[in-house]
Amino acid sequence: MTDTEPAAPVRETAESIATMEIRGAATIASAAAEALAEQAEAAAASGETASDPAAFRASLRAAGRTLRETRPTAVSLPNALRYVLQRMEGETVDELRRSVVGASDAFVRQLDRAQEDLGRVGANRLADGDTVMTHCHSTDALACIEAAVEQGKSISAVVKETRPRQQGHITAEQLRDAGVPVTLIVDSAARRYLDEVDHVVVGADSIAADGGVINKIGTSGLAVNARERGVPIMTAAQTIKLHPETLTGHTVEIEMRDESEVIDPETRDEIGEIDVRNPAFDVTPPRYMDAIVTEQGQFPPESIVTLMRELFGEGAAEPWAEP
Ligand SMILES: O=C(COP(=O)(O)O)[C@H](O)[C@H](O)COP(=O)(O)O
Repeated sequence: MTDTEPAAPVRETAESIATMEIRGAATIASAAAEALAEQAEAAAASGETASDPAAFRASLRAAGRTLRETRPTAVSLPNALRYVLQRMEGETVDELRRSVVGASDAFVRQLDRAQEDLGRVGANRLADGDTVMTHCHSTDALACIEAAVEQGKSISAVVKETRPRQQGHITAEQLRDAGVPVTLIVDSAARRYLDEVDHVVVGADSIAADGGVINKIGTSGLAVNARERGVPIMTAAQTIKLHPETLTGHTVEIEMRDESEVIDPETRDEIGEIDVRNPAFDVTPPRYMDAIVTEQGQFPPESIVTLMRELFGEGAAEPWAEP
């Protein structure tokens, strides 16, 4: 490891996020914060970074950049890096190390608490006997359903498979473990089953200042169908999903993933010359979303900008950048 090259745990975390072994916005955020703490421990233990506070700071910023580059859409990742790196302070390497490890621990604890609080808010929207429809696998969305079950409500679920990566299987398993009866459907059956559903509950990778919800590809089509069927749809999203750069007019980058996730190379060759596209996320306009449920309460999508200004001011710092 050179002094600017991130330590092995950071490289391994970055690789696991890129390959989606670690996935889902909240899980990515805690993994990134924990990787910075590991970088701090490694940097304080050997090489120039162990004796030179400036080199230590530079190595943490470099680790931040490596993690930042893994997946572009989930804003919880840069928000986690912001939280930890903005709290890096001290004159000596040991002080710097302690500040990073402390901030990382506080961030992860805060994330867990926020998810619990958000779960209780979302659960209040669900009634005893309700059937919910889910898309992809969102720990924030599951927190709402699980909290409703803990409140003694009987909830069942229609779980969308979620092509191409089938994260619906993870949702199905976790809901089954929570005692929720599950019906698994392919994505294209969603409109057919909306007639049997009382609520749609999804997560978010980012929320834009205009209330647009960026989540797994297929969320926007589901939202339009739910509106047409008169089924309310909520997004469960902790405030780390609020995208500060959209306050100044930036748009959220939609990750394009490899075509092999959509079609295996052999079948593709058999078909012949075709174009394959694999966008991982889409944007649901605020008019198709009934509520954004956060740990600070529920909001109509159009009013989320007020909370965003309160939490982030007018913009977004980039503490991983070289000064
Ligand atoms: O779209 C996805 C996951 O996409 P991918 O599988 O491509 O990461 C989830 O709905 C959000 O990340 C929210 O998850 P959480 O509520 O756990 O943060």
